Amino acid sequence: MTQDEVVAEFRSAGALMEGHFILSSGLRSPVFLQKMFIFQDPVRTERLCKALAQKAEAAFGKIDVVVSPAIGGIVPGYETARHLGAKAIFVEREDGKFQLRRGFTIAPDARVLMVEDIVTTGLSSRECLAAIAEHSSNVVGAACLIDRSNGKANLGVPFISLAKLDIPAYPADALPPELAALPAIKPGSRGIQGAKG
Ligand SMILES: O=P(O)(O)OC[C@H]1O[C@H](OP(=O)(O)OP(=O)(O)O)[C@H](O)[C@@H]1O
Ligand SMILES: O=C(O)c1cc(=O)[nH]c(=O)[nH]1
Ligand SMILES: [Mg+2]
Repeated sequence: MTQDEVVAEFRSAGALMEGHFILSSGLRSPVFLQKMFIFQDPVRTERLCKALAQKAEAAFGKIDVVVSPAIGGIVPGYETARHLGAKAIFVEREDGKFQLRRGFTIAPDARVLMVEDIVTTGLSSRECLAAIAEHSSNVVGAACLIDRSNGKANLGVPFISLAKLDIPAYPADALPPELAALPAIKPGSRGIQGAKG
């Protein structure tokens, strides 16, 4: 799947949104990739995650376990794992910190891939990797659908994506006037009640 095909998939799903968005990192952006408009459609999700699985297998070899950060990572983590023939588990926030809960375990020899939906600063991915490190020292790499840092985010492990985009994001106190003029909305789950962080 080419980068243009990945972007076209987001566009045709209505997932390429314009406005004033508060991102997970606290940065503000005029563009938001509403991945849930992809994940509500199993056919679109399969197309993208099958391509991600193929790219991940080519880069990292056999994968035994996919670990994803909730909430956004759960669906692509599961679907990518399905195409890799791997198990799919996730970390979720407890008192603001990602943890493996629900009795999930990682076998010591399991080859682990971290799968994220969208990467902006890489903060959520690094937090997920830190949670995994408490259970496994065998992370072979990380993968996401769209890296909107255009390759700038450093996850500390080999990292692949289906598409790299350069989408602007600004600190809240340095907004361009046209962005400041729009009401801001925060679509993600970080910091909402029950998922503090
Ligand atoms: O690279 P970053 O700067 O961390 O931004 C990307 C993260 O932001 C979103 O998650 P969010 O915390 O908004 O919650 P969600 O997964 O519930 O959508 C997205 O799912 C990534 O996890
Ligand atoms: O940085 C984020 O929080 C973020 C950006 C984006 O485009 N989509 C998303 O789900 N989260
Ligand atoms: Mg997320």
